[in-house]
Amino acid sequence: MERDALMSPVIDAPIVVDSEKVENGNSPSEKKVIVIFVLGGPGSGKGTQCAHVVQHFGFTHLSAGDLLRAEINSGSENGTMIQNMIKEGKIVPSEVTVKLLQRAMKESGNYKFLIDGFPRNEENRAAFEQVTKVVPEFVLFFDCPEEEMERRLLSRNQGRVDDNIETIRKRFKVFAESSVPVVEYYASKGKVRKIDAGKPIDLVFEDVKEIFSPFDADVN
Ligand SMILES: Nc1ncnc2c1ncn2[C@@H]1O[C@H](COP(=O)(O)OP(=O)(O)OP(=O)(O)O)[C@@H](O)[C@H]1O
Ligand SMILES: Nc1ccn([C@H]2C[C@H](O)[C@@H](COP(=O)(O)O)O2)c(=O)n1
Repeated sequence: MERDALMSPVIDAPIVVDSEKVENGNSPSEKKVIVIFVLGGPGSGKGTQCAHVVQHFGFTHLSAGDLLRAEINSGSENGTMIQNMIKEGKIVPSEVTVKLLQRAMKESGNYKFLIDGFPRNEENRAAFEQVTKVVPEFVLFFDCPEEEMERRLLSRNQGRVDDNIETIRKRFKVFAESSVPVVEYYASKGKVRKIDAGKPIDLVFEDVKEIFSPFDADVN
């Protein structure tokens, strides 16, 4: 994507949830939009834990990867480009991903979002902020050893085109080179909540639950 494309909003209209403008700031008639970015290496358990958070805390889970796969399956004009990039473990241009996220946020009718697998690089981060004007509450970061992530991905068995050893190695490289700097950016702002994701699912969720406890009374 050309650098200039980031200088103008990817989408002109502000995010609307329940026909109201969505910004981090709120007026008496608006609910403050709460966005939590969920990051971690491929196979670290982001999707698994997000499903639990949805059940317990009333968030809407938006997986950037799932939205991109749905876009491929919808027969969209971008489908082939997205499919090729996913097969290569590359990151799809932010213009596409932010648009899908913004539409899903509008359609959800909710105001609390777990945005999973995003922002994957600096371009994702800057585009989301520029378009939505939403700043995340925090980043939930799943820290998991690479050997464990590789084991999990190779036995995931969901027919994903990128769950093969060749693409997995590329995804690990892209994660280290492009996504870790985003985690570091938010860490420098004191916004990262790091989880030891190498443990069994229920033990990981014990730690996740503690982080979400401030939202306990806020189930919609
Ligand atoms: N704590 C865990 N221990 C063992 N297996 C797990 C754990 N968490 C998730 N898994 C399994 O590992 C696989 C990958 O998990 P999941 O899809 O949640 O990861 P992810 O981080 O969302 O991956 P991706 O970024 O590739 O979408 C799944 O088969 C899931 O059931
Ligand atoms: N922000 C994103 C998120 C995902 N993708 C592409 C590239 C990933 O390898 C693939 C699968 O994502 P996952 O389901 O593992 O989160 O989707 C992207 O380009 N940009």
